[in-house]
Amino acid sequence: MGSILVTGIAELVTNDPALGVGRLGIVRDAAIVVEVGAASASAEGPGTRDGMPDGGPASVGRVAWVGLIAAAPPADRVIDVGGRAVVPSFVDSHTHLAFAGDRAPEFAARMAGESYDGGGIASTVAATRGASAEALRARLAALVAEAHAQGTGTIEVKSGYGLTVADEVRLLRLSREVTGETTFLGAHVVPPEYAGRADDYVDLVTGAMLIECAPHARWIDVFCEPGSPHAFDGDQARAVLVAGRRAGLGLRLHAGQLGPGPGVRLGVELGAAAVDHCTHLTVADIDALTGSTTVATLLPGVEFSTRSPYPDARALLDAGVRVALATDCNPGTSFTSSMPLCIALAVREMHMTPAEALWAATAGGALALRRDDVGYLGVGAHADLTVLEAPSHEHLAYRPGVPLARSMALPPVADGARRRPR
Ligand SMILES: N=CN[C@@H](CCC(=O)O)C(=O)O
Ligand SMILES: [Zn+2]
Repeated sequence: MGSILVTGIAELVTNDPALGVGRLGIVRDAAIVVEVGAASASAEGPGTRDGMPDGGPASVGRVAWVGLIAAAPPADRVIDVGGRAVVPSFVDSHTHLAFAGDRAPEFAARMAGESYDGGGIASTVAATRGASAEALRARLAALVAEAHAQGTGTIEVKSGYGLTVADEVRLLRLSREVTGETTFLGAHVVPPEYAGRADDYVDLVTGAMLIECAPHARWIDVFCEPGSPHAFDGDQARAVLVAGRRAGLGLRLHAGQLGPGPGVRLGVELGAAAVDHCTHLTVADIDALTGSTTVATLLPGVEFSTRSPYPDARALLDAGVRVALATDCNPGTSFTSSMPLCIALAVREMHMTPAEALWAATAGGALALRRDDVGYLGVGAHADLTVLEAPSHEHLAYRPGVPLARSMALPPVADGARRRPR
């Protein structure tokens, strides 16, 4: 083991109120010490931690000390970030990165007035089924690297563009190569070969497909949207989630994307880790979420790219609901891997404060994945540091579209003479 002292931090967001000011636990003129393994420290692009896929592309190492520069202990190596802000790396708890092709013409048609109902998913399913494993792996790796370059340290990846037993297993196996946070989404839409036989397809998803997919997944998800001709109603969603739970998977849902429905309350009732989208919420939905352990994950890239009304984040936050932000990176409704964009949209369009939005994109995402080792920078946390080309976190929303955030690559360190900060 060796240690790295990161110094020159104008503003350190720890997300630990015991370490600093406010809910973000802000420490100004801060330093942080990271303990890293001698051979394993640097991680650019897709990678693993300690040889095992963990939450995605982040660095290895653990936070060992946090405090004021003036009180910093010696370390084997010193990195001075020169007056920049450092925040916990983003936790992107909702993506669909395992796919082939794109749907740019569908996006252009929407911008010209067409609406989204999930029907375009079938074209991505066809492209994905026809793609080689090498092509899918390369696309997945490129998207994970793209996210990592913009400050994402932990990433969830769903299947859902295969929709046969073999294709779903293939997507989950490939996703497992880049993250441990994999989600079985066989119940994304009813595939064309099951048109008019949705219940038969649910039998497949909850039967043979689940048996084959569960070993490669941590979570199960379902697109619960009774108003869509392509997705699943409340009874079908319940069947999928109950079967997934029985197979040992954690639960999450796509709910309330296109209209109000039973998904949010179903998720709370079944103890889902997260209900995602929440674009259309009823008072009963918010009441159910309040005081529950289910996180409401908001995906403003979807509203941006489908020109839809944004979710009522203020109603959720003011009711005390735990809120996460994620990209939902996918070729249909949100082809962005940028958590900073989602933060900027949340602040500008959903009336979240910059602090609320950053918390939701880090600690909120960790809660949505039921992780207690990422999304904060206290002692013992993974050393997933994101450096901002700015002196404070407010700049993430204040300077939209500017590439301010980058994941910090920690160099390998051999144990040696301890050095004092310069
Ligand atoms: N709504 C369901 N699934 C994705 C969209 C998938 C697609 O359109 O390809 C979503 O989260 O928005
Ligand atoms: Zn999604």
